[in-house]
Amino acid sequence: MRKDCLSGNQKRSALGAGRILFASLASLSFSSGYQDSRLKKFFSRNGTVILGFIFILSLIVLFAVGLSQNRKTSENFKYGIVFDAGSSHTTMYIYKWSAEKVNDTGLVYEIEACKVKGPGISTYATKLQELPIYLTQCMGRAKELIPKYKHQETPIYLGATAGMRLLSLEDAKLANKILSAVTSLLSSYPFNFRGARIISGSEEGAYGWITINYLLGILKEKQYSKDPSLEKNESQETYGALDLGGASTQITFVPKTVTKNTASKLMKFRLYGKNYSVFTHSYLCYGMDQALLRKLAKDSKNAVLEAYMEPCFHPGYERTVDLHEIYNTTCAWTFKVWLPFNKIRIQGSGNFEKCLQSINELFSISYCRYTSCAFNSVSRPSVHGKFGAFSAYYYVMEFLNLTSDKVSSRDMVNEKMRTFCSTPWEVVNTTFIGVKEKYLSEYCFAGSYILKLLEYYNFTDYWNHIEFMDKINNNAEAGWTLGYMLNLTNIIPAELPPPKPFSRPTYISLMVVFSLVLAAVFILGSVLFHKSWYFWN
Ligand SMILES: O=c1[nH]cnc2c1ncn2[C@@H]1O[C@H](COP(=O)(O)OP(=O)(O)O)[C@@H](O)[C@H]1O
Ligand SMILES: [Ca+2]
Repeated sequence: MRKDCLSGNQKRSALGAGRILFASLASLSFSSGYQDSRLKKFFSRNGTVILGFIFILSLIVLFAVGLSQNRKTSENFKYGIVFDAGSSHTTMYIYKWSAEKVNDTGLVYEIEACKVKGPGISTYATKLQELPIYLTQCMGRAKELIPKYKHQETPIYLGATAGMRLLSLEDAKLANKILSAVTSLLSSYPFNFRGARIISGSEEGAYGWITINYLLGILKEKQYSKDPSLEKNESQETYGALDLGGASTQITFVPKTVTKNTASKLMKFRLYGKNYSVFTHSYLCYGMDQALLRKLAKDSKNAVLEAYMEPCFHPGYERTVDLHEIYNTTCAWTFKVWLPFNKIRIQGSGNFEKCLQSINELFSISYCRYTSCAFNSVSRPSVHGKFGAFSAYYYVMEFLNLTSDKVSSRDMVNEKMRTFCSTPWEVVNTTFIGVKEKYLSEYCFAGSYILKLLEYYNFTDYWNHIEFMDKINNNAEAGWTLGYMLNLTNIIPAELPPPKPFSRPTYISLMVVFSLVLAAVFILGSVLFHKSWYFWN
């Protein structure tokens, strides 16, 4: 702990040293006496003054070092707010970083993740008047957590993802109306509102990639990291990033080789003085919720007497849905058929193998005009190295106990999924009390869907390559928002940091060195003085 002034011990030792020195000087001056020769006179008159001067100078230096060491080092923090307006829900993240910047990129970490109550922002098109209530609780939290004198300089960004991308495709005017309403609302707060926009799928992928590599300590050796074992090793490869949302999914990584087909899909970043070329692709309609809607739309044509058996739901589970609800999304319109009823009753059969087969039909692999495609004729370099998978990848695989550290073979994964999917709904529902019914009833589908998605990406043994991540190093959640913030900190003005005071070891070493110099000067001076005294006498 640093203090505001020299400690008692430091003061006592400085005073003690001073007394001894003055006593020695006095005795020197006394022993020199009043001699006749000029040099003798010079030394007898000035020797004390010279040594006294050196002594006082050294004391000043010591005190100056002490003061610089003990100066108050309250850091100047900055804050930033990013709203992640996802298709299923909105979360407000508050980030905090020291004004000190390294190579143009600030050191940012998360201090709050406020979940906005209610569905995704795209559902507010017909109820814009409800938006103030929607955002008020989290904005109140921001006002509470960020010191008042920092409000005006704190930027707020809102990034909307696939839900708004879909709405914008369906009705761009409506999407703009929502963004305008959000803009005027957020501008009315005392923060520095910097824009509400729909971010592209590529941005979503690339910023997610930045986030995880930043948090893992791969982008910058000296960046904030509590775990010294994570300190950067020059040759450490970056992690690829896999994000799974409700309406879209992204894959992002640094490719080993770049072909002319994939070159256009590269995003370039300069971070901590280094350039990165990152391949990224976002699959709209391949998020979990839209994939399920597409699957239900595809299979509802098999309905007999307004009902059909769904292998991806547990036996005994039943759900009645409006056909309008399934068919009325841009993602599912290709499966639209005419049916003589408005509602459909979906009954679970809990058959994992059939569920996988049915999910297969959501991926189109029949046509690829490039040398390599994952699915839907998207040219893509081959995956390699480690990947971090987050958002719904994490929620689902963690729930199913299928994260990389819990499985080691395909058979193990299949066995776990087969058992889980075939468990009667009544048992599932009474075993996992407190889990939201929507999530619980869909984990069989979600797990099967993730396994298929990873297979189409060519992760045949995902447990050897993919780490499922939530909060990394207890520092911040994996997701696109921190990367967005990191990138935007380049335009947030930051003062130059005050010069760093000495570290404690440096301070102690300096004290020792100066004391030694002082003692040496003193001894040397007295030796010289005595020599000259004897010489002249
Ligand atoms: O606790 C959970 N368990 C399972 N799924 C979850 C949980 N929390 C969120 N999800 C799912 O994660 C996904 C998050 O998607 P998001 O709203 O970010 O959409 P987007 O990124 O496609 O715009 C949604 O499908 C949501 O249902
Ligand atoms: Ca998301």
